[in-house]
Amino acid sequence: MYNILVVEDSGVVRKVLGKLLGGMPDFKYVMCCDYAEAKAHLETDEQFFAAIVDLNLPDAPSGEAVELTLQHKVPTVVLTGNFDESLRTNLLDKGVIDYITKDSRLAYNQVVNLLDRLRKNLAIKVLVVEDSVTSSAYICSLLRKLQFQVLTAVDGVEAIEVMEAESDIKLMIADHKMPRMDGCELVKNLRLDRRFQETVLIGLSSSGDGILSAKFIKSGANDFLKKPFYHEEFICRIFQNLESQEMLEQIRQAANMDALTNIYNRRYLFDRGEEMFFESQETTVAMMDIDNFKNVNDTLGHKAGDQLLQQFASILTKHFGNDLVGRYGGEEFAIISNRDQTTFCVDMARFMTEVRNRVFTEFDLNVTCSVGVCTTHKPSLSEMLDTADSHLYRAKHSGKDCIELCA
Ligand SMILES: Nc1nc2c(ncn2[C@@H]2O[C@H](COP(=O)(O)OP(=O)(O)OP(=O)(O)O)[C@@H](O)[C@H]2O)c(=O)[nH]1
Repeated sequence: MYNILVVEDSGVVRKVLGKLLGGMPDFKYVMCCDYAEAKAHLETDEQFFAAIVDLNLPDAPSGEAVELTLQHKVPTVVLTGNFDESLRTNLLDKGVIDYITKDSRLAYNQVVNLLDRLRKNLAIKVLVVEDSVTSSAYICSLLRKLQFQVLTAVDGVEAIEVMEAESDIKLMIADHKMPRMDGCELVKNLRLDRRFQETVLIGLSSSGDGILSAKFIKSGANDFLKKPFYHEEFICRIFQNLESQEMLEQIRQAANMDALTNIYNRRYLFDRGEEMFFESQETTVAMMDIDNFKNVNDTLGHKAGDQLLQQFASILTKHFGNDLVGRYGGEEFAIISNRDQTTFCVDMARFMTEVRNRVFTEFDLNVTCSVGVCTTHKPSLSEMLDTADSHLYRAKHSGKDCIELCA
């Protein structure tokens, strides 16, 4: 749980924030109506993930509560009725994360969404690629304030090395002019690599070359920032690009996964399976089917049938986590693998033993499955699936609970 400190004298605003924060499963909050109360909380052992602080409080009329939370190193968002340009700059310079004015109801959602973004950022790695030490330090400090995990590189060549070593970097911010490999070249190289198709790439330059933003985007960057940039512009661009990417991931996830079993669906099996098939001459395809599954539905109901499918899929993933496992349809599953065929078959035998030896669903059911395997390379994946399916059919007709293998 992430603890949020709210320092706000208006009861209405506290109520609105309490309702919004209460609706976020990862947050709990402490409400304070003045400086003294906030000070008392900050001086205990209580840890705060972030603070939402009003500028004008009865016992602290000039932003003293903001100074207080910053002194206690609590990431602070100012929420105020005042909009004053010089005050805003002053607060951002002091280190507040953002300055949000209470000019509409949306401001409250904005502040809570910002805190949720900070929570998500804790798990996100960002690579800053910049040869200027001062500029790199400034960008890194902004990113750390936004709770990201920050890595650095001084040019395109080093950036590629870091990207390869840390495969889970989600965002890269790269300057243009750098020794050895410039920003556009770096972006182009990364986009040629299948592993970095989803990484958010943002170009950066102080150059007066107006066409550079287009060059970056044409090279494959998601966005471009011109130095010097406003603090808010930096935050908006970074967050907006990350959120678009996350939304895309959710859509892709929904399109590729089977909703009941949470393993890949038939469509993804074919899409990714085709790629795997063309990557290797040693593809193995297995089709499997739970024996007498219809009986479970007929005697115990569809809910028990669904539960059995979920538990069966989870054991399958446990044994074949390094292969492509998907639900082919109904109670039929498929596995596509490019690893050594002998170890694959040994794993299949182990899997079938586990299925035989455990009980499923709240009804403690004993279950078996039949498997057809095709290890012979065919002209297409679909022919391999058909062959595995005909072997599955033979396994069913040889009494079930067995593997039929084609050499
Ligand atoms: N609960 C549940 N049942 C499903 C789902 N999809 C398909 N089925 C049922 O799965 C059953 C498949 O039955 P059959 O093809 O006759 O297979 P079986 O009973 O396993 O017989 P054998 O394959 O010969 O061992 C049908 O009753 C379908 O309605 C699902 O998502 N949930």
